[in-house]
Amino acid sequence: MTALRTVTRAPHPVPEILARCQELVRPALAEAVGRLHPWVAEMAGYSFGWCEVDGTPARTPGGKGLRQALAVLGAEAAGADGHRGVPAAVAVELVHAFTLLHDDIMDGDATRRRRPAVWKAYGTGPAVLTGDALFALAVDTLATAPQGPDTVRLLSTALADLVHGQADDLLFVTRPPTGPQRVTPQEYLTMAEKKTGALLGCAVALGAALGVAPAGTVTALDRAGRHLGIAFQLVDDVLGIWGDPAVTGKPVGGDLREGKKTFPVVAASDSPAAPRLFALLGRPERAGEAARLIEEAGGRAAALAEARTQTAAARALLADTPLPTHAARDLSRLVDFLVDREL
Ligand SMILES: CC(C)=CCC/C(C)=C/CC/C(C)=C/COP(=O)(O)OP(=O)(O)O
Repeated sequence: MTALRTVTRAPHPVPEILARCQELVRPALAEAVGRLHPWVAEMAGYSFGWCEVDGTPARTPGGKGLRQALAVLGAEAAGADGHRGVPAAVAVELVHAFTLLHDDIMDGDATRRRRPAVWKAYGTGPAVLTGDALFALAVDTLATAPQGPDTVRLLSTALADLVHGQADDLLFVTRPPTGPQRVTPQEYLTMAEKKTGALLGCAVALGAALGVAPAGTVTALDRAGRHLGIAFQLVDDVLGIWGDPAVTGKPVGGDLREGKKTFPVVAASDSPAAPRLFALLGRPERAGEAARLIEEAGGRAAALAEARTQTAAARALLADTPLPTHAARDLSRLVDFLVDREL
């Protein structure tokens, strides 16, 4: 990915922030997963990358760990110790893992983070059950944490949004690529806010709520997280078309193959190249050609510009909210990192 690097900035310590939060959260996450049925716990452990299965080695654990970091930083943004955000971090990581398990089945994606998806490794039924178990565990984790009912409500709002966003994402595939019924950029942004933004917003808001932040701060952080989530999804779309599969761990052109209405595709809908482009969607052997046409039609540039607009909105919300300096600084660094990432 080169286009994301047009802004040069000094290296920032986001890997350290992520590692610090992961260290804080990992024991509680492992303890929670250890309470599951042993077979389900094994599949959950595989999904988190904690164990080897059939000779497929364990990978770097737990993906990027952004959601757990947001929850810990949310607690710190409330002026509390990061430990206070741990139940929130565990809950959002569990929900995230659950949604990925089910999403891979819905999308027919056989690979996740450079290894076979759980449904490929264990079968569809066991993968669905593991997702269900992680979901139940997430709710239990929050319900038994301090400030229970309020935090469960924050989570349930995000869960409803996730379902709504995923439904739109699936339905958008069936919409015509051009004409009055086509998916508009605004419809895409609403879908992305719900599918991806809701859980990022929920992560930071939950952490803040557990840190006993004022209601206004919780709401502002939730909104900032949602903008951040939209930006994250936009970058995900770009990486899904032009990213290096060896780095992202996702098959090249997966979204194009599935005929997904990603933002670059939606933004290219009005270009003169659109009819040629749409004839190529859903044809794996023509994915490279489709990517070139989308780029020529400005779809990639439009997605990156929109990602910057969304991160600016997130940063403005952070700047307008009274937060301890170190927490505001770490949250802003995370925002920059999410847009400049390569995986
Ligand atoms: C009850 C409840 C909350 C149900 C969850 C519904 C569900 C499966 C939501 C999936 C959300 C999601 C972020 C998918 C990945 O998006 P993507 O396909 O763009 O990402 P990918 O490229 O990594 O696969």
